[in-house]
Amino acid sequence: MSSIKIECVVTEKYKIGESPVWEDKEGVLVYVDITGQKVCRWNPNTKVIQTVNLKEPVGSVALRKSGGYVIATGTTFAALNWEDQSVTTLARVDEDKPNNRFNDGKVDPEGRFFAGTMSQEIRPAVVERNQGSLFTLYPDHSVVKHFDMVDISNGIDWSLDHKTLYYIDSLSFAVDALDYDVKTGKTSNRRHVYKLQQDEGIPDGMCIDSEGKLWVACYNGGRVIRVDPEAGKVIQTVKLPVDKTTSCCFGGKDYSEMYVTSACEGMDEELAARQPQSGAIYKITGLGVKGIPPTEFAG
Ligand SMILES: O=C(O)[C@H](O)[C@@H](O)[C@H](O)[C@H](O)CO
Ligand SMILES: [Zn+2]
Repeated sequence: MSSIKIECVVTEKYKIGESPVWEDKEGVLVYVDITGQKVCRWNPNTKVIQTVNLKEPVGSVALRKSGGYVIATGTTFAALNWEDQSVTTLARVDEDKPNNRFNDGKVDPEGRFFAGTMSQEIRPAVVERNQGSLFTLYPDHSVVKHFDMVDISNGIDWSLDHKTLYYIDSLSFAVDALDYDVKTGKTSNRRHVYKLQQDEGIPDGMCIDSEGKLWVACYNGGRVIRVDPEAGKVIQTVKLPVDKTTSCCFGGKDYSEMYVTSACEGMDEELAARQPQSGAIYKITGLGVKGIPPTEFAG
């Protein structure tokens, strides 16, 4: 544990850096700047950042088997063609809620894209409550709503046996589990598995490691925590130099490195002066645990 190293690798100041995903084929980290309305790719070898600017906020990005990416932007599930930067709508949600937008998302083990919505933030972590829902985009581009009454739909991942979906609604300050039927993509039996302590901040993005433990980025907590979902306990805390840590994923060689995104939107001047690297992306090495490769959207 003493060999943990934290480096600021992308020094850009994203408004809300989020949804990091490692694309092994290209050797790049793909991520979004939600309110900056961008999808970006960073190559750790060349240090080059490529950016596609969008017309609406973009909550999440995921890999797509047929090439390019699938994104959750505004209230639209869309395909992003990286070569010509074109965006093609696949499906729409929350059409009765003009103030909503998509937030975090991830592809399930069978290639379905899950993403949730929220009401646009009045300021960080302040929203009209209960406006969000969790949705799935199936490979045939049909959409299913799992549940509503969500405040800020956030981190998602699946247990290694694919029988459990882990889910975060940030303002519940908890990590939830749901029974998952990987054959149909249906969820049931939602319950809390971990309730955050006050100093841990607000649970945001999340990923699972190859030992079945959850890594949760804590917004306003300046840390990632490793949660044992069976024991309902935090088993490791890694603090970062910025408070507004938003999400995390494993990547790099054999998925042995962790990437952590952060935000700078809505910071007061005092915090902005004290943590000028807010909005940057960090790399953590020496954790002694690996991640698992992300699944590609099958549609
Ligand atoms: O990135 C997200 O998930 C939200 O869009 C952000 O605005 C913050 O992270 C959130 O307020 C903290 O829960
Ligand atoms: Zn988030």
